[in-house]
Amino acid sequence: MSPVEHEQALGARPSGEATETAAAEHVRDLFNSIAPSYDLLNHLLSMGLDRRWWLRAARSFRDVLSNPKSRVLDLCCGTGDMTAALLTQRPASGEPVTGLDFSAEMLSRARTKYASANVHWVEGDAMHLPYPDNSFDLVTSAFGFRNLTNYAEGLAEIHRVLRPGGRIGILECNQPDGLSGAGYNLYFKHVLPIVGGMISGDRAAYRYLPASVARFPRPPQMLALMASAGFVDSAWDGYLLRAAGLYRGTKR
Ligand SMILES: C[S@@+](CC[C@H](N)C(=O)[O-])C[C@H]1O[C@@H](n2cnc3c(N)ncnc32)[C@H](O)[C@@H]1O
Repeated sequence: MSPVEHEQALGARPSGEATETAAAEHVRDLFNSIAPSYDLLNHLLSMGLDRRWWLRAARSFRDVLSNPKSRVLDLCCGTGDMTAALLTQRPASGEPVTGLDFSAEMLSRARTKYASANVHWVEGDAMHLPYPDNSFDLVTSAFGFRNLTNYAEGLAEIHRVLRPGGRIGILECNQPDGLSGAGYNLYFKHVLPIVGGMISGDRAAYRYLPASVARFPRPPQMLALMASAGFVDSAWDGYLLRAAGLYRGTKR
């Protein structure tokens, strides 16, 4: 499936189960293929801001993370940097944090990079989590949620595994409006595919990434989806001229 077909598959919602499955497989193949150069490109293309954003997001949940018994799940953990950022706010004696991703190649890099970290790495699908209802106090995801094939169902699944009073934190890119939006478009649609393509050898993958940001809901729509899924006290904190931001909410 080409990136364009993928976008069509994702965009044509509500879509059939077969289409969503094909789109999810395409996303998994894409991350398996770019895994070897993912970290380098991530740091380069975000100009090192990714590290600050993971830490800033993790600090927003210090109250939950500082409780050593809290149960924490980082979805779409990729090569594990957000998961590791969560550990910076957690006592060394804390229960392990779980990092889950469906790309075996991304996950294998997380396992190697953070071999001694207090993390359970799990290969699994964020749309069908292998946990009973009410399992976690905090579920996070950094730059992964927008890749899901169905946002409402993804939020419902997170809501299901959170205990009442549990918290959600989704760090995602955002397409800003106005002048900063024009600069963002120039960078994301033109510079990123060229540099990403040159280094990873997969230009199509780096065309998919800006397309996935373009189709992701803007903050008001995403907050409405969170409310429909049953989250309360939801808010969005914009980072760097609203080019990214953290969605927070609580399961009632
Ligand atoms: C852009 S990477 C983000 C990785 C990491 N969280 C970070 O901040 O660098 C997106 C990740 O989401 C994962 N992903 C996408 N859809 C998924 C799904 N349905 N279930 C599990 N992982 C998924 C991909 O495999 C990929 O590793």
